[in-house]
Parts: sequence; C-alpha cells; structure tokens
Amino acid sequence: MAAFKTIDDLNDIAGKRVLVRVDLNVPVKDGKVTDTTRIERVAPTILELSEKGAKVILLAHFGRPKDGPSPEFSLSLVAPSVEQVLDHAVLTASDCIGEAAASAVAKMNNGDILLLENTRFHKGEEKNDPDFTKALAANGDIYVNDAFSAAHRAHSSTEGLAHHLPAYAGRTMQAELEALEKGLGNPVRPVVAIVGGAKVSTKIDLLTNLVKRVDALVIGGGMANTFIAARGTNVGKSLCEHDLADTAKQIMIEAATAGCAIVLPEDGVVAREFKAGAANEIVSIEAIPGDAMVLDVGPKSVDAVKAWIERAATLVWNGPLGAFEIEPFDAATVAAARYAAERTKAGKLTSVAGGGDTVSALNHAGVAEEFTYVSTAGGAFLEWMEGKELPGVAVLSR
Ligand SMILES: Nc1ncnc2c1ncn2[C@@H]1O[C@H](COP(=O)(O)OP(=O)(O)O)[C@@H](O)[C@H]1O
Ligand SMILES: O=C(OP(=O)(O)O)[C@H](O)COP(=O)(O)O
Repeated sequence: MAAFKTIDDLNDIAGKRVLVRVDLNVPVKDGKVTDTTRIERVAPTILELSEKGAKVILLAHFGRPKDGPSPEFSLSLVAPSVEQVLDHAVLTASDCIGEAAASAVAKMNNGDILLLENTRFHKGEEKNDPDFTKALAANGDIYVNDAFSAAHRAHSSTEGLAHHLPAYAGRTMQAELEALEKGLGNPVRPVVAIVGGAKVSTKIDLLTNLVKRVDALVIGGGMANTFIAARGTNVGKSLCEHDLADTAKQIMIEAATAGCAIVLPEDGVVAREFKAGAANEIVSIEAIPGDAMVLDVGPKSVDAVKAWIERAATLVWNGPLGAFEIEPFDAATVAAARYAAERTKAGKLTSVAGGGDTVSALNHAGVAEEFTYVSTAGGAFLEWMEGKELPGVAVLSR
C-alpha cells in the first residue's frame, strides 16, 4: 500500500471539482514551448480524472515572476501545448483565485479541463499564506498533487491546500517516488553526481548534504563558475554568484571530510555573446578573458567527466554542463549524455537524471529514452537524494 492516498482511493468523482497541482514550468523559447515532457508526464492524471467525469482544474506556476502578473510568465503561453498533448480542449482563466477563477469554474461541465493562471502572480503562493490558500481551496472539493518536481516548495498550491481539502497523490507523483526509490533507494557504489545548470543559489545548499552521499561530485554549468570564482580564479563575465563563495568553500571542506571527490572543469568554451554560433574559443579555466563568459566546459573537462562516468556504478545528474540550448555550447552536455547512455545500455551503469532543462538537454542529445530513469524534477530530486523530507510529499502521507 502506498504511504499516501492516490487516485485509486477516489470514488464517485463525477461532477466533483478537483484541483490538480501540476508542474507546467516548461522551457519556452520565442513564446513557444520547446520541451513538453512535463506536460506528457501529468497527462495521465488529468485525463483519468476527466474521463471519470470530474471537473479538472489545473493549478501551476510558471517561472519566477517577481512583481505580480506579467505576459512573460502567463500560462497562456503553455495552454496550447497542454491542449495538444492532452488532445482535449483546455479552458483558461485569467486568474487562479477571485471572480475570474470562480466564474470559469462555475461554467464547467463534467469532464472539462480548466487551466488557471500562474499561482505565482500572487505573493501569497510562495508564502503559503493561509488566506491565499483558502481562496484557492474555494474552487475545489478535492486536491490532487501531481507536481513532484515542485514538492520541495512549501507553497499554497503544493502544500497548503492539503490542509484544506481531501488530498491525494497523482499518478506522476506516485510513479516518480516509486521509480526513485527503486533506482536510488540503495544505490550501487561508486555513486557519481553531475550538477550543473543555472539555478545556483537554490541548489548550492543541497550540495552540502549531497557530498556526504556520493563518491564524486562533478560540477559544470553556471554552478562551476561559482566554485571556480570561490577558489580565487577570475571568471570574467560568466554566470556566477560571487556572494556564494563561502558556501562553495564550505562544500569543498565537507566533501574532503566525507571523502567525496569534487571535480571542477579544467577548461571552458568562452564567448562574448550569449547567442547561437557566437565566436568562441577554448581556454584553460585559469585563463578566462575578463570580457568573456564560459558557456560550456571544454574538451579536457569532457574527458574527465567521461572518466568519472566510466568509474561510476550509479550516476545522478541534474543541470546541463553548458548553455545547451545554443549551439555549439551544447557539445559537452551532449557528449556526456551520450556516454552515460552507452554505459547504461552496456549494463554497466544505473543512470538517473532530473530537471526540466536537464530532460530537455537529454532529449536534445537523443538519449532520454536510454537512461535508466528520467525524473521531471531537478531541485526536488536533489533534495530527495539528500534524504530530505519534501513538504509536498510529507503532507500527503497517510
Ligand atoms: N555556463 C553557463 N552559462 C549560462 N547558462 C548556463 C551555463 N550552463 C548551463 N546554463 C543554463 O542552465 C539552464 C538549466 O539550469 P537549471 O534550471 O538549473 O536546470 P534544470 O531545469 O534541469 O534543473 C539552461 O537554460 C542552460 O542554458
Ligand atoms: O522547474 C522546477 O525546478 P527544477 O528546474 O529544479 O526542476 C520546478 O518547477 C520548481 O521551480 P522553482 O525552482 O522556481 O520553484
């Protein structure tokens, strides 16, 4: 029996208003969704509830809007892709609470699917504010959380709602937890983690505990620049969070104590513009020009990453090694992903990767299907790896 209630515990839901928290935080370029994996993963829950006659009301965040509603962060950009993936009409509302939401819900027929606007357009969402949570709850009879990738956030729509409405785990939430437990519950050593990407400040703290659980931590992407700068190396105009230098140093100390190798890039591919085809050169990591930025790790670093993948029995990967969306800065991520896929196919490696952009990068490399398991979650996946309790999961527990 699952540790929490699932959709199997829901009976007679025809006509019931079911608030379903999904993660629609998908990569978008020029106003178009570039990877629909997260939508595909939540589709079974949405369609199952709709087929059972529920009024399915989708709640989601999109990006990190700072100052209330803005077109850039509107879920109306994502709605057409949701409709396409579901092959079902999707109604929309211009707000997730108040009159706009209530009147859209009142017009729903059994089986309809409605996508409410970005929950983060309200400050109350991230504060898990009880009044905001009540306003969300007013539109539902039942709450289903299918957003494992947002379950590390104790927000109104990911945690608060479970205190107001009968709460259930969706199919993806259930499947993610089961698959991670199966693949990483008792990982075969050596365990190598690759962490890269751009969300440095929200992920760097996680590394303090991760180094106690893995044998090597390979750092790439924007995360690597922060570590290299902490060591005193000039990183030019690279994406780097200089104020996290002390955290980075502390992680290196924790790693040494725990016997975890920290692997930083030896070389980088630098450019002066963040755009596809920008003029670029390979430089030693100690010689980054002051007016340039590292957009990918270099060939020597790729060899080192591959050597660590070869040594690993289990690979855990979150965050691309470079700005993979713009060629040629996808080279290291693609090479490492293909090598990990090759080792997995040969039966030498259990490979588990997670994160919205990481999934997109693996799809770009053409190997997502060949990994042992690909989670939709990045930060939540790393926190799960650390052994931390995820608020969105804990609140569903029986
Ligand atoms: N060196 C770099 N400089 C700038 N951006 C980078 C660099 N390396 C990776 N990125 C960016 O990191 C982003 C993905 O990071 P992140 O959101 O942390 O991953 P995920 O969504 O998989 O958890 C991508 O958009 C990629 O372009
Ligand atoms: O994309 C997400 O995180 P991830 O990139 O760490 O997987 C989730 O939707 C959570 O988003 P947030 O990190 O803005 O809270």
